[in-house]
Amino acid sequence: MLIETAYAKINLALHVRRRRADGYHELESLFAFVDSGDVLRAEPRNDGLLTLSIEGPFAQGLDTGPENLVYRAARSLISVCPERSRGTYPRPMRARPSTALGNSDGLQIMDSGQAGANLHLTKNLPVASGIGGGSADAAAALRLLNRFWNCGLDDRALCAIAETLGSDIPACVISQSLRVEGRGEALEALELPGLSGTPILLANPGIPLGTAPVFKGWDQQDRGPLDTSSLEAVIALGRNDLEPPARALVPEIGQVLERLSAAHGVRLARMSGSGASCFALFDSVSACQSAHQIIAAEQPEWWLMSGLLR
Ligand SMILES: C[C@@](CO)(OP(=O)(O)O)[C@H](O)COP(=O)(O)OP(=O)(O)OC[C@H]1O[C@@H](n2ccc(N)nc2=O)[C@H](O)[C@@H]1O
Ligand SMILES: Nc1ncnc2c1ncn2[C@@H]1O[C@H](COP(=O)(O)OP(=O)(O)O)[C@@H](O)[C@H]1O
Repeated sequence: MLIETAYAKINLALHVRRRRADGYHELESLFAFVDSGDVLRAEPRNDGLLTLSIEGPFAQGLDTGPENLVYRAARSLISVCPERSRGTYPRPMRARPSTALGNSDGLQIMDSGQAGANLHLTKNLPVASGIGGGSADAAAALRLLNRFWNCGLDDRALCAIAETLGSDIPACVISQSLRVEGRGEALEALELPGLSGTPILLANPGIPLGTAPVFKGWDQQDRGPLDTSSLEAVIALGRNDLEPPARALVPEIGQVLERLSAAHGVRLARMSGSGASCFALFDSVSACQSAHQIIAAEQPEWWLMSGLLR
């Protein structure tokens, strides 16, 4: 059995520069990744079939059908690495019961061949929350199945597949701090001194927020480029330009930011991606853990997760 973590993604800063003719937006962002997230496991099967089961705190309501990003990633990999699947895809799909717990209808998406897999996703990250859970799952599926089926693709090839699946997925393939431009496909590894190992607390008010409506609410004002010359510059001069339109849709984001900002030992509190998740960077692990405990007691309905930046 092989295991991959689908690391939670954070936009330490997110500058939206312009709306393109194709409807996507040109971004400048510093991506960082937390050392935990969803977990994807693959077990071998020799009949060429692929199944997906989902369990964990956010499994409920998440479709295990063909549109799940894990399946979409698997299908894209199979099309580039057909010798491993030895099946013909697409084929009519039929529901197939799985024995895993939780939201667990597997689907057969490949015909007979040598290399199938039973995939099990433990969904720890809230869905549609600005920390790229679905994107991280797709990226983890690409990394995992590339190893599992011995496809031999390098990061560049995996990123090329990822780009066709979603804007954030190439960055999630790498899952190390990156300066990201374009709509998400232009990646530059960027290890800012002081960033890796930083204690972080993520907080979400428990309200899902889709990405498209938040971009739609952006006021189209270019507020200038992102200075990633140092962590201090990103903290002092960086922004999340999607915060105002996200707050217009989910006013509770203001409460989350206010609470995180007021915690002892916070260096930066900001919204991630299109929200509604926010994060706080701390001076020390103990300050981060104590904020986690205190806020959990105050706001039992909020989702909280603490960790270290990779
Ligand atoms: C805002 C960001 C910041 O990292 O993260 P999330 O909030 O999703 O985590 C990303 O740009 C989101 O990337 P991702 O969630 O992969 O978006 P996609 O599936 O490609 O696109 C969903 C929709 O968002 C809008 N979109 C996305 C990316 C982009 N650069 N410009 C856009 O306008 C488009 O309306 C698109 O139809
Ligand atoms: N494995 C998956 N996990 C989460 N969302 C998924 C998955 N597969 C497909 N989706 C869909 O992708 C959308 C975006 O999910 P997600 O990546 O969690 O959002 P965000 O990028 O805002 O954090 C959701 O609306 C969900 O329906």
